[in-house]
Amino acid sequence: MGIDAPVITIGEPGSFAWKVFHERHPAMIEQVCAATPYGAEVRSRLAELLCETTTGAVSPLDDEAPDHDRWTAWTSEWVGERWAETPFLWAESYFFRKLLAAVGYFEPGPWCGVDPFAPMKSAELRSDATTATLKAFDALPGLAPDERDAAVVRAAVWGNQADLAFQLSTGISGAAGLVSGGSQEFWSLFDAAGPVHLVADNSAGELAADLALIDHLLTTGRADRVVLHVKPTPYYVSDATPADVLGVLRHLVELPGEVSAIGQRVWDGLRDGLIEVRAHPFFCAPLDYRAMPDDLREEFAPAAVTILKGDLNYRRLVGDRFWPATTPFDTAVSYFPSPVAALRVLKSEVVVGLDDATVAELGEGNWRTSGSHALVQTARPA
Ligand SMILES: O=P(O)(O)OC[C@@]1(O)O[C@H](CO)[C@@H](O)[C@@H]1O
Repeated sequence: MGIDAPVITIGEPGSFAWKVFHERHPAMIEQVCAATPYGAEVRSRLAELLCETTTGAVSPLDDEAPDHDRWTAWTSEWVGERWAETPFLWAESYFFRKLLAAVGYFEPGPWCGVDPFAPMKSAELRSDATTATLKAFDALPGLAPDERDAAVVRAAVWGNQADLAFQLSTGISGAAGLVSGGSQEFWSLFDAAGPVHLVADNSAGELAADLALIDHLLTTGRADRVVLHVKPTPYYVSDATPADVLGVLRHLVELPGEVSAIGQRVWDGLRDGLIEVRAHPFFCAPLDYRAMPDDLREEFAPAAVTILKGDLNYRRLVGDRFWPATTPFDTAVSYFPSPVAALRVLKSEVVVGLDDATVAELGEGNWRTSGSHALVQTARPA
């Protein structure tokens, strides 16, 4: 595939990406300041960050965090340029890295290592909606094997609707349906047991559904080992970190019913080395997966399947560009070193792999960004 579709940038007033910076980020910063009693200095750094990213030029990092040099390499190309000219994927990721520095996450002091999004993730985990979703897992043991296969995939796909950054400006629309693929396509990718990698997205209900999928992969023998990849530091509000994996697991095992059994099996899987949690720095990189470093490529290469969850992973997988929606998915991901499955609710303008009839039926509405549609897409290495 020639990489010639236009890159999505944040400068076009009224565009989805522009609104993320001009509407979603101000609301998020207000929420962050309401959730933790940050003092005047932090609040003023956050205000400066908003001002810079909506009206100014890209400034370099001025912290001494352990990831400083890595980020300097990832950002040198854009420092000094106007934010409005920068690619959406790059800009949004750098915004979150700068937000962490602004709240004192990396410096000695009271806020060192304090996740500014933890209160939101915790509220989401304990919300009525998540509680109801987790209760629904009680039906799993009574289902026939194929229904159970379909149910865990459905939960993992639609769990991605619960994305806190997204809810800030959009709210959740109903689940209108899949625009591509489904449970059968997903399971057809698993022909022989082997290591399965799951690249997680959001914490709370989505991560609980992902843990249920991991449990199902192991208990049905589709996977002989699972590697769960999460973000090394807080990111995009609700993205899961290692601390969130532990928090969600502890929550699950304390609940009644099937989720407790799932939580306990995952707990045991972690203790016995059947499940491993990793947090490679590249999962917070402002780059797409074509640029993945060799060590990560070597980790994915022997995977029976790599499952990528969510909208951001999808943008990074296919490239954050205005692709024609009918661009074949397997062409877009032909560089990926293992069989790959994307499970994602559509929450940004990027989409590939649709057929002409679906594109015609969906028409011109806001189906790409409203969170009402989802997809399951799979491909094997070329
Ligand atoms: O990866 P996720 O959690 O599914 O979605 C991340 C997201 O909310 O962030 C971006 C805008 O903030 C959008 O691309 C997308 O909707």
